[in-house]
Amino acid sequence: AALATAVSAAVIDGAASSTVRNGLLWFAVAVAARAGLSWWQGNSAARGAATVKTHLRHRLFNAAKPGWVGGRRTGEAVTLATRGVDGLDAYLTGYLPQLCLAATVPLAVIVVLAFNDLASLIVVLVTIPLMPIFGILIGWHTKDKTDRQWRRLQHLGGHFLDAIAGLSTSRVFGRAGHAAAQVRDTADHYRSATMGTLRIAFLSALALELVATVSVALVAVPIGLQLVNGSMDLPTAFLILLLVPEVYLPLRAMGTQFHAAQEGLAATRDAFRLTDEPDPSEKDSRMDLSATYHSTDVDKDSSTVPTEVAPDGRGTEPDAAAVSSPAAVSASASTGYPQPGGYPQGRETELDTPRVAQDRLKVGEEDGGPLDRHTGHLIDRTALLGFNGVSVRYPERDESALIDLSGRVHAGQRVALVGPSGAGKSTLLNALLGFAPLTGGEIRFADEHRAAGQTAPESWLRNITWVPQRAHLFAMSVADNIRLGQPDAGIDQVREAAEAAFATEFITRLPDGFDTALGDEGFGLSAGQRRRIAIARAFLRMRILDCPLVLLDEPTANLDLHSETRVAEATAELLSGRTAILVAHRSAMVDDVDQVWRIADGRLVAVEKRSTAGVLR
Ligand SMILES: Nc1ncnc2c1ncn2[C@@H]1O[C@H](COP(=O)(O)OP(=O)(O)OP(=O)(O)O)[C@@H](O)[C@H]1O
Repeated sequence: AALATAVSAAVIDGAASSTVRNGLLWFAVAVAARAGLSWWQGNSAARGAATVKTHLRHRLFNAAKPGWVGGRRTGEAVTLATRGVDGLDAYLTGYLPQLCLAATVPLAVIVVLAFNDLASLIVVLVTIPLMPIFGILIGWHTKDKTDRQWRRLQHLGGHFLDAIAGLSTSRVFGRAGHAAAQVRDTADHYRSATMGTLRIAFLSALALELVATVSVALVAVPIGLQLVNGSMDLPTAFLILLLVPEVYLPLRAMGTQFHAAQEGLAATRDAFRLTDEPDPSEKDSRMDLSATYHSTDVDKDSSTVPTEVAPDGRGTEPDAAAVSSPAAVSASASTGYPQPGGYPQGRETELDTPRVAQDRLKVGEEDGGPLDRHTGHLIDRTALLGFNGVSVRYPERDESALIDLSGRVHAGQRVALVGPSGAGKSTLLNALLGFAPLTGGEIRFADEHRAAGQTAPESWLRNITWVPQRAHLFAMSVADNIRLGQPDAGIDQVREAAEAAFATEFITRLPDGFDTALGDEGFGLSAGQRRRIAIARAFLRMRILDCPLVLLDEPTANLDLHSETRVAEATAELLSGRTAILVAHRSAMVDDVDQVWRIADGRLVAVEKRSTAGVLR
């Protein structure tokens, strides 16, 4: 290409003195060669880039063992493997070819100049180093900025995915607006970082442009003088004036491509760091959890993760044995939480909480309706929760998941939903939470009701505490996960909630206790531990919002015996004195409810009413 540049200029030079026809022919050949070479260069660079990217993604994929992804934020890993690696395009198809041109074209032109005009040669030789010097100076400044820009883009990816994955949880816990604000903030940080690097890119383009233009002007001065005093002929002057800009052109283009390539380079540095890391299975990835999380976080001051946890949140919790001690039981009166170890004073203890005092219930006798504990008469025959002909059909499904379901739940009652897999049990909870669209009927809750086509407003969701089948834990500290819906809750309230959910025993064993940063989806915790954190979250919400309705989806599904017992105990405490609907397969859970609703193929096929409360009550 460099040669073709020199030839085309030389042809013009020759054409000025020999036959125009020959000159035009050679000029056309040189220009066509240059265009062909440029096309070939673009083509092979694109193919080369594709190969390199495939190879790098392959290595990333091989390095992405389960621990690798979980310890980091999945969204960050995805951003790296997609947009990050794609950023290499600018480096491989733009910067590298320009680097080659910048190393060869000026050299070819300098050789031509050396044979034609010494004065121009000297000007070019003096000015040409200015461009790389400027480039290097600006490049030093740029690197930090583009690294930061890249980290923010990664953070945005991680944050966005976490926010989307936990959208249902955020919505129920009244934090959807906050999650949106966090994504907006992160996007804003990325925007300002991008504008910062763009400013530098524009400034550097301006500086390089200026050097190139001034240099060409400097070359034109001696040529003009030589033309005037007759020491240079017109064709030579013409040749030099055509060639000199070609010296600076690839250098200028290289400068521009340098900025475009930076994000890809920052991403590649990250990718190499990860692919060169030792296999995470060789070390204890759980213990490494917070370190890997923080290593991918953006600078602390711009982090949007709340950091209200007190620094003394570690290692001060009582152990599991202390939890069931008499002291812990008496503590329940002051904390307002039912404490592990049961209620030694029987139902009277439950009266201590305002919620229970208000709902003063004794379920049983006729239809499970609430009775006044003094008079023994029914005090309220209106169901707290009523389903009237509820039908649900998911948008992309032909068949309804729930068909014409009607039922009543009185205040303080527990209802177990049973039925085969896919019968529609979770769908009923989803309909209550507003996640599944009502296509028919209505749901009444206390004074509010929702008909088909209506979404669940905030005021509706404030009544509900929800422990889903798979609780979403956000990539933030354990304490912040527990205080999700109540960000103003103090660390003492968080600890009390954790204790009530039997979660303290394992939280205090985590590397940083309540401050331990979790990976995506609570990575680093077992399923049972995640569920206990979700229950602690529910406790805290109930404590602060006094939610009257608890929804539990398969509380003990897929748990080992120890975790199952712990979770069952925590669940029993959670339900105490509340109205609850639980999806349960386990007979132990079903034994302790007031009604069992059997659901099959989306229909409520049987309602079994229990007259006696089980051991959990
Ligand atoms: N988000 C969804 N989109 C479309 N269809 C869904 C969705 N969720 C559930 N379904 C469908 O609705 C029906 C009822 O599902 P649901 O999850 O309520 O069953 P389930 O009784 O809770 O089952 P399991 O005991 O296995 O959890 C199933 O046929 C299922 O395929």
